[in-house]
Amino acid sequence: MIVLKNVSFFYHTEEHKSGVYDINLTVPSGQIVMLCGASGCGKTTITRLINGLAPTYYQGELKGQILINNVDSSGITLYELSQKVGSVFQNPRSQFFSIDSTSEIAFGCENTGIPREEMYHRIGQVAKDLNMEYLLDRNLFALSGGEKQKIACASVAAMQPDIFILDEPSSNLDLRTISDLKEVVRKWKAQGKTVIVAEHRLYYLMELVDRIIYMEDGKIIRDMSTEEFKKIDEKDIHQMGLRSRTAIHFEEKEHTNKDETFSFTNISFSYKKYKFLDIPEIKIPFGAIVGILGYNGAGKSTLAKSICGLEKKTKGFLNYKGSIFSAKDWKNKSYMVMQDVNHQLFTESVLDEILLSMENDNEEAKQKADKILKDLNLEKFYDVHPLSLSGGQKQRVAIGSAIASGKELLIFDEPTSGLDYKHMLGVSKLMKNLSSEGKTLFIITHDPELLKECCDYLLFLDNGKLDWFGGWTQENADRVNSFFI
Ligand SMILES: Nc1ncnc2c1ncn2[C@@H]1O[C@H](COP(=O)(O)OP(=O)(O)OP(=O)(O)O)[C@@H](O)[C@H]1O
Ligand SMILES: Nc1ncnc2c1ncn2[C@@H]1O[C@H](COP(=O)(O)OP(=O)(O)OP(=O)(O)O)[C@@H](O)[C@H]1O
Repeated sequence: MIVLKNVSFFYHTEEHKSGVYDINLTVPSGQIVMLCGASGCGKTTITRLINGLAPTYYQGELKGQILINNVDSSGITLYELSQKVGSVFQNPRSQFFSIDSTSEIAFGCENTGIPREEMYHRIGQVAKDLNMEYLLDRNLFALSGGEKQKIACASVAAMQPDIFILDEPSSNLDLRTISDLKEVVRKWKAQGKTVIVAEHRLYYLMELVDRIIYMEDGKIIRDMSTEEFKKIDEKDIHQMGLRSRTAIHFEEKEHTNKDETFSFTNISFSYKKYKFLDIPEIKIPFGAIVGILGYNGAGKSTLAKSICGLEKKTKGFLNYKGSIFSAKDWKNKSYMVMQDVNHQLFTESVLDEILLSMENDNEEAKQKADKILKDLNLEKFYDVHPLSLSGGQKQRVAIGSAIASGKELLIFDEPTSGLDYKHMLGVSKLMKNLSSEGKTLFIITHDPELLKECCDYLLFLDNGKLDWFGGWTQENADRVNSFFI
């Protein structure tokens, strides 16, 4: 059982007072609870209070009492707590201790003294449950975002704790893997485990959750049974900042003609000796918003990094407005917002972060930065340190830098993975504005709502190869439907 009694927690930051307030929450053993609410409402903070990372690792002022299985968590060490509570973080990379995937899955078991034979048995079982046997014995640094997320889920599953804390576990996963994850949660439920999931994606767990906690501005606003939650009107769900509770359906769309094209030819890239990316030609209309789709590990991020010059060994040509550029010059044309935005936040304040990607920081640049931050709903964070923001807020800062860069080809790797409905719409609107200004956008996404809102072309990658490219014809809409279901 988990009990939070009159709990308030404020992060120790000089710039802004943030955290959660007056939290009273009792979760009986065996319940599956979903925490939801807009970006920055405090979901992650609640998970950190339960797994003890706040205030042990994330320092701040804690009031009230937290009981885990009737023991006051302030009286036990993080190590003791971690044997009862297993966590998958929003950013899987931040929880890795090992270099290879199998050692990582074994790590928690080894730490709790589980016998070797039992440990190997568990590793085999979770790898099977999550359909990830092919990811065993791999270098963790050479895995895709979704593959890392799978390892993080597997390592917690192997520990078999009483309580599972999952912070947006599905955000980098393809639908096939999400459905594997759902089955794993179903298994935990049958075993009587307690599961707390903070999520923006609601639909995949709807049939498993017992209770839904809705938060706003650091407070619990509603505590509902799943039945009550299902009765809320879809319009109100979006008003609350939440994503759809049902799967999205795609249809044929009339095509806005974007006839003039540019093209990439003979793109190739190898990891070690193995030729991974191999795309003979893609012709892209200027101003297109291209959704890049594919299963976890298909090569989406690799293609994106190649296009923006981050993979130096990429070969190929860009035929752009009458000139031909070889791969080493592509970086002058393109800017990428990475999947893990922590890699590209460098400065001390949100405003500086935006100014950093502009050519100068004169008054005109400042006004432009001001507008970008307002458009992204970040104006109250001007002077805040980017790394002290919530996941979704950081993501928006990085998008702001891309806009500020003024480059013509903009690449976004999962720009809405941690975002609520309202901010997803905000990002979509920005994408459309950028396209109407003549920028061409590539958006790697596992987010069906974003895809439907703003992408007008689709590029499907499979194992490093271009499977298909095109607009929203009936055939392509059907292909996307079968990919997302
Ligand atoms: N390490 C930190 N230091 C200071 N403030 C923080 C830190 N992490 C989060 N916050 C602040 O606490 C508040 C709640 O953030 P939290 O990460 O719990 O939200 P969330 O609901 O999980 O958001 P998201 O859906 O965007 O991940 C936000 O205002 C955020 O800026
Ligand atoms: N540094 C590396 N060395 C070797 N192989 C790598 C490296 N980085 C990625 N890979 C492999 O290349 C393949 C493509 O990875 P990539 O990150 O491009 O996939 P993705 O389509 O973006 O996946 P996701 O949806 O999970 O983010 C994966 O199988 C991955 O394991």
